[in-house]
Amino acid sequence: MAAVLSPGEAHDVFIKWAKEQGIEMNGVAPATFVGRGIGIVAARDLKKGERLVFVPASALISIDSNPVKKHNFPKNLTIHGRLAAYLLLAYDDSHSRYRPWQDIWPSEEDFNKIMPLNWPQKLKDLLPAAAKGQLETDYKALKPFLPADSEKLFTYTWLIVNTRCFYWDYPNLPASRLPKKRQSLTADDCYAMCPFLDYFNHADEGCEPTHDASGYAVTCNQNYKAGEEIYVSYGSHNNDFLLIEYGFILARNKCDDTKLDHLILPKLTTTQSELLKEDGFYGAYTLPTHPPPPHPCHRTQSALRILHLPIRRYTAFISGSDDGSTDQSRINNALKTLLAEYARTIMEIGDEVAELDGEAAGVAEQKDVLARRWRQVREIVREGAREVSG
Ligand SMILES: C[S@@+](CC[C@H](N)C(=O)[O-])C[C@H]1O[C@@H](n2cnc3c(N)ncnc32)[C@H](O)[C@@H]1O
Repeated sequence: MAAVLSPGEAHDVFIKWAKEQGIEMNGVAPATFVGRGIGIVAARDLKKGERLVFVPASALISIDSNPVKKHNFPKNLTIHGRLAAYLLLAYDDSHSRYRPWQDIWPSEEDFNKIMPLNWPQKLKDLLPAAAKGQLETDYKALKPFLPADSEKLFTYTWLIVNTRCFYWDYPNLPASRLPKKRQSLTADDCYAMCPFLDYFNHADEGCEPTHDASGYAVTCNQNYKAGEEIYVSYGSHNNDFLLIEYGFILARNKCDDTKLDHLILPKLTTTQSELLKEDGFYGAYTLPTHPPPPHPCHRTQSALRILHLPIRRYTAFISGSDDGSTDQSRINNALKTLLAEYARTIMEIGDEVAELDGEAAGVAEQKDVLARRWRQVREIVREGAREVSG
């Protein structure tokens, strides 16, 4: 898709500021792309292996940055929440160090449109996957540190953090200064906002940002012609995750799948559920997309076996003493029935989405992305059913 170069004055100001922070840009520039906001474009022909961007650790916003630390938010609160609270408190400060960066972020109106968290309830109820509810928990915990009635602004800054953070496990800090002991850091503790890097849009195959104590770097994953968009990969995410967390879906996503938990879990007896839990196979039943051709994951195979075979056949399968081939056609038939049930539900949901109107339907983009997502799920289920039918 064609890029519109020079996205505007605020971006020129930001680029000047970014260079002053020591951020290096090599042959890349921000540009506007229809449907994706700002992204990064190749400003000249680029070769695989060239370093495109370097962002020094000192330019990041993390919970180790002085302007964040000075608020003394309790350390037991999430990093996501603390960063959002910091952004909120700095929001109206025209002298904030990060002002030129803040000025190029999407607006609240942008988020109201694209982020399912802000959609009308009826549309949210029809999403294939639910959001985790972390925003409410974070707001409740940080409310004592914020001005009265800041929930709306906190929602905005929380979404800014959600959509613009990168994995940062504090390689620049000695263990004694880590937010927790380095060995106990979880992915949720490892968030930092990274200027300029947050211009990159996501693709299922893109440049992989790398980091060390000095900062973040993006290296060219392939040759590009001048004018082509350059993506990074935010991770191996399916489209349900991308929609909930980032407000978009990819037309083609090699990491896409659909979950079958809502079909399988209610069919299990208490004993079967307990056994699956003991064996580590309870839930997360996935039907992946192509390539490779869709097939249920090993967890789904295991759950179907406990549902439809004598228990010893299930045990033999999960212990690896039986490769499952003897029972495969019976399991395929069970899956076919399950997918037919899902296909009927998808049709009903598709009709419900199509019939939504007025306030319940939100703005056109919201209903459109929801309808597109359900069409994708329908295709994954159709492919899965075709495959098990042979
Ligand atoms: C890190 S920001 C990328 C820069 C952003 N496009 C902007 O205008 O500032 C992540 C956000 O960009 C958008 N985005 C990223 N990749 C996209 C894609 N492949 N298609 C559509 N939107 C995308 C989503 O709104 C997402 O929440």
